[in-house]
Amino acid sequence: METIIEVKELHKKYKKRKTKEIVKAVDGVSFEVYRGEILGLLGPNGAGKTTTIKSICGLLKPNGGSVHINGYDSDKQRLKALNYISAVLEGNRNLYWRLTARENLEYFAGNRGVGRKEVKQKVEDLLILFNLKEKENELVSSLSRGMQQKLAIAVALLADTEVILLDEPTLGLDVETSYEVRELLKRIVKEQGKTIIISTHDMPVVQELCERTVIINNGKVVADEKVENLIKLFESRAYCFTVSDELTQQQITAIKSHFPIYEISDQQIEITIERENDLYIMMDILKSEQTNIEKIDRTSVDFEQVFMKLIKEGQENDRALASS
Ligand SMILES: Nc1ncnc2c1ncn2[C@@H]1O[C@H](COP(=O)(O)OP(=O)(O)OP(=O)(O)O)[C@@H](O)[C@H]1O
Repeated sequence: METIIEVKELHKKYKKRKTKEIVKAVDGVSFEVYRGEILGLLGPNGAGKTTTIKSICGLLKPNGGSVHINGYDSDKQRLKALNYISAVLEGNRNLYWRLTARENLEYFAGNRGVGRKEVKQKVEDLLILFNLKEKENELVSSLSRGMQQKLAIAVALLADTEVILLDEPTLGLDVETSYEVRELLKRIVKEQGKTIIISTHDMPVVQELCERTVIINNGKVVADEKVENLIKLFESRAYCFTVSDELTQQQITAIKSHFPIYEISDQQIEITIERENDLYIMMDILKSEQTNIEKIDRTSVDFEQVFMKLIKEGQENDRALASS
């Protein structure tokens, strides 16, 4: 695996305008992106994803750390480094609303140095690839949100950069268009060998599209792993106890204090264990009030649950560190 982007010990602080409070938006984030992969950059609201993405594409200057793109330092060799990247940022579609879809593509192609002769063919290819041919002469302002999003991605492809950064590419899209965008992204990676970084809250997108994910919480990386491995890891740790009696308050308190990750509903208790011994601790808690255990199952998990659990674990670790 060849590294195309290396983010090392990135730090970015903001000063809140009103309160003058310092916010550590990104607090020592490091990860690598490999050539030809789709990497998911995830985290809850305010985790630091947009700040990370903006630092990678040169829109923000970090307070510390570095970003290397294909070996070029994005600060000291800015132009060379940024040559490898195009970005579609959330809420900023980089489009001219009073121009048509085709005019936007032609304008940006010229702007990004595509030769005159090539422009026609390139624009034509993208209109077909993105299923926008029928709408080529419509003003962007009259296109649906999904079509605008597709056009914004098409514009990002014009410069033919190796890396494309997409901030929330499926946000607000209907099911069908979201599916179309996902399929397109897969095709672009497969056929054009692009590297894509997606920042998203859309977990099915991650499960389906991303091979690997970097999860950020409170400005720190809490997981950097293949999606498939994370699901397997949590599946091997997730148990569901079915009991025939209602739990007492003491038992619930004991479960909460022993297991950072738990879910109690009716007569089912789901826990994630760290060590084999945790299973016996759980059985002891149940036996302490003669609760009858009907069965113990391994439970299957989807990526959404994995994500929630990782965030919860990260918060537990932060609390433990703060109180030690
Ligand atoms: N310009 C700014 N001034 C002050 N604080 C900021 C600024 N931009 C971001 N922040 C704060 O930095 C933290 C990280 O923000 P960031 O936008 O990077 O998170 P995010 O993970 O992209 O969140 P979301 O998913 O909600 O877009 C948050 O606490 C946010 O309030």
